[in-house]
Amino acid sequence: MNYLPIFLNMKNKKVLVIGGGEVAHRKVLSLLKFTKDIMIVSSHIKTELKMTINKYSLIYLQDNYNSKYLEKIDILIVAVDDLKLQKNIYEETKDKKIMCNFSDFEEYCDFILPSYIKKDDLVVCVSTMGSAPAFAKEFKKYIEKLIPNDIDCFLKQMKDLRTTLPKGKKRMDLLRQKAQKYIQNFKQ
Ligand SMILES: C[C@@]1(CC(=O)O)C2=NC(=C\c3[nH]c(c(CCC(=O)O)c3CC(=O)O)Cc3[nH]c(c(CC(=O)O)c3CCC(=O)O)/C=C3\N/C(=C\2)[C@@H](CCC(=O)O)[C@]3(C)CC(=O)O)/[C@H]1CCC(=O)O
Ligand SMILES: NC(=O)c1ccc[n+]([C@@H]2O[C@H](COP(=O)([O-])OP(=O)(O)OC[C@H]3O[C@@H](n4cnc5c(N)ncnc54)[C@H](O)[C@@H]3O)[C@@H](O)[C@H]2O)c1
Repeated sequence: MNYLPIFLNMKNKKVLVIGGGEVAHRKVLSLLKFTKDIMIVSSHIKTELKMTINKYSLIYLQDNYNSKYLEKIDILIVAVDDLKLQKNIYEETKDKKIMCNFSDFEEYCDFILPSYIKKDDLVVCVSTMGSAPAFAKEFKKYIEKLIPNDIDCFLKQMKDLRTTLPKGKKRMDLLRQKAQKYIQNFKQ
């Protein structure tokens, strides 16, 4: 598979998650760092997901999937344990302007979720293009240990310089040198 890693502006994007099990919960948690505009429709729901829904005041409708829920949404995550239903939903969405993710059918996905670390403005994503999710998760943990605790402070300093100094070669050189020096220091 060939997925382009891009960062999507989530402002005004409506997300619908169908399913209330472990996979739905994991994906809701992944989305929550970037948006709270998430609605969950599921016939049943696991306690852990229910707790997350309450904690973040998300919308939950206890219902079976129905195509009426596809109206006015931008992003769809299908995490039901019914492969035939996943196929039906794919048929219903493929000509709509909805970005879809299906938990069992990578070939139907417009996007897949990466394993990621988010520390303030630093986001590091790991993907294996669907080949080995378990490896993506473990490799993320490995990379996480390399990130220094003061990273947010360093990034704030860099942002301040970028926004106060005039644009141009001098600023670019300074920022590049600062980044190189910072990385050099934490490698030692
Ligand atoms: C990264 C992460 C993000 C997230 O979900 O938020 C994620 N899977 C995670 C964990 C994980 N998933 C699975 C295991 C068990 C071990 C194993 O199978 O490896 C573990 C490990 C565990 O749980 O410990 C099983 C699994 N996963 C998929 C299938 C279906 C299939 O392959 O057809 C099956 C088999 C179902 C079965 O056989 O029954 C499919 C997908 N999983 C993806 C993402 C996308 C590709 C990511 C990539 O680029 O590699 C993709 C294609 C679609 C998508 O979901 O978007 C998250 C780690 C979060 C973290 O960092 O903590
Ligand atoms: N993509 C991944 O990372 C990944 C990982 C593991 C498993 N999976 C696959 O994802 C699917 C879901 O896994 P899970 O562990 O969350 O399963 P689960 O059984 O815990 O949850 C399935 C959910 O779907 C809901 N559901 C079923 N039919 C429905 C319908 N008609 N309308 C609304 N809701 C309905 C159920 O109420 C339940 O909450 C499985 O098919 C599994 O093979 C994907």
